[in-house]
Amino acid sequence: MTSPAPVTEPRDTPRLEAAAVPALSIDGVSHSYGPRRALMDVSFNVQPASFTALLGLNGAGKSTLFSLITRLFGIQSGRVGIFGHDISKAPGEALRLLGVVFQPRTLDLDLSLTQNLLYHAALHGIGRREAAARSAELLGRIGLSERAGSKVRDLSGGQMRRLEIARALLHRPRLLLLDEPTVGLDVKARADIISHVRQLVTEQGIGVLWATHLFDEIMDGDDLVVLHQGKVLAQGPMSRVITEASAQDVNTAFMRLTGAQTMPGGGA
Ligand SMILES: Nc1ncnc2c1ncn2[C@@H]1O[C@H](COP(=O)(O)OP(=O)(O)OP(=O)(O)O)[C@@H](O)[C@H]1O
Repeated sequence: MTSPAPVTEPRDTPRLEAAAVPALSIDGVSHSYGPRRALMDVSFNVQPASFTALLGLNGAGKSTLFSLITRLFGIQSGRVGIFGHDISKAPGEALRLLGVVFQPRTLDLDLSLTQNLLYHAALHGIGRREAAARSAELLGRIGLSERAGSKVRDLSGGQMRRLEIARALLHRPRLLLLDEPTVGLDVKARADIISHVRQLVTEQGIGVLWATHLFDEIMDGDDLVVLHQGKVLAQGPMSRVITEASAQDVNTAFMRLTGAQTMPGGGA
């Protein structure tokens, strides 16, 4: 009996090639509001299957950067790419791969959880049957299946955030942006959200950019971008950023890099 021919996996090659393309590339991006310069020559990458924390005080420029990546604002200078697609030249391809959770809540409080998801799916051109299946699956994953028909108004803050994350995943993006998603949540809800998003990275290979001013949301193994007054002061694996700042922890590294005395909102 002849031994079976080795199984070749043609899909391996594109997967490896895809891994070489950053999920997000920010290249020399600057932005001004009239005379006020909000971002100055900002460059960094987010890799697929990585958790990158964008750490900065209020006013650092995090929301401005998110507005540029999501095309709420036009790019004044520099380039933004999502899996190699330039968002100015190929916005359709780029935005198809992007999911976003903005800082302000954007759910319709008077619709049910399912209705919120179906409405969003329709905006992405997902057919009704497929949308219903994906919504049910995502509600299960965030532990809210039993609340599917409830009005969003009756959810807790943490449940609303989980629903917003589910909504951002409906069109199966490969890059997820979250702008300070735990603001205003209690300790348990914060922990749930963080662990859910970290699972998306490890189990589904999603690249995550997580804007925060809270040190305790960053872990060993994360990539870190320190943004201060519109400039990137440091970037790389968290351990390297700490070592290069001659610090013992991320808190001290941040203070040394920025000259800040304290981090508001429980960051320090
Ligand atoms: N619409 C605007 N018009 C003028 N200046 C703005 C506008 N939006 C933001 N800025 C300024 O740009 C800078 C960056 O603000 P941005 O909101 O991006 O920072 P942030 O890091 O997201 O902070 P926060 O978490 O407080 O929103 C700040 O100096 C801010 O005052």
